[in-house]
Amino acid sequence: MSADPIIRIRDLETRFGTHTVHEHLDLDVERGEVLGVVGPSGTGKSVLLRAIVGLKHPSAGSIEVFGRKLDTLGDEERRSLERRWGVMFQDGALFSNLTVRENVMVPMKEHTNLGPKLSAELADMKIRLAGLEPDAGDKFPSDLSGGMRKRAALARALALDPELLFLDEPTAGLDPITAAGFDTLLRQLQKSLGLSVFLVTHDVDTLNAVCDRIAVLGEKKVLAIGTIDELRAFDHPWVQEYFGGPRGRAATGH
Ligand SMILES: Nc1ncnc2c1ncn2[C@@H]1O[C@H](COP(=O)(O)OP(=O)(O)OP(=O)(O)O)[C@@H](O)[C@H]1O
Repeated sequence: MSADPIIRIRDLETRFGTHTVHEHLDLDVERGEVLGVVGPSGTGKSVLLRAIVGLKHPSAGSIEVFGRKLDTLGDEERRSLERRWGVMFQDGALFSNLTVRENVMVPMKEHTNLGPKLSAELADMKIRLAGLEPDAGDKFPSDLSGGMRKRAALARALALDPELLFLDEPTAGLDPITAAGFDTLLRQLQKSLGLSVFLVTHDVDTLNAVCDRIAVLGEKKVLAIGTIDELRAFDHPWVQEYFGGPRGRAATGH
């Protein structure tokens, strides 16, 4: 663990009523790394993401992002921190009544004083950066394929030039070739923009192609964290089956 992680979580507890999702969960995400987060369905990967970005209030423990404890911040400070990260939710969460360009302009309207013309030009840049054709900006989400919608959601997550990107299942529902294209794009963007990335996924190919380290969630906490090779050597039934089973072996070339 470095002295200066971009996300530091200590002793986190989250719950819904009497259902405890996380308990005594510790996690560091280092600056400049892509951390993949895996684990069986329902172990709380998405809830963890939501807790970090402030959409789910923890019942105990601390979450620091950029060295700041989120629950101690005033509204203004919080908003200025929020500008420094981008989030791509599981289903893309695009506004269906807005064009792709307008979707990408939403965070700009919310967080900057840029006029409409400049926002639109910047949005078009993000749309191209996410690998969409320029004419995609005028389309509505319902006019796009699943892969294009993911790219539009990525363009919106990049709207404010974030240092930190949160991605929830970015390749879910894509065919393998489209998913591989998205993985390549992610890795290129992460490297060229120097991003730190918190990436929830079930996709072993994505873990292999994109992630520097992987955290395995289970038993309400981070069960194991490390590179794919380190996790392959980790003695836990789910971890063994996930990385050592046929799909895991095929994806990691073992
Ligand atoms: N709004 C909510 N109200 C009540 N329970 C919730 C809510 N959101 C999530 N949960 C519960 O929290 C647990 C963790 O959910 P979460 O969506 O984080 O799992 P996950 O690991 O992301 O699963 P998957 O891999 O299937 O997406 C589940 O038991 C879920 O039912």
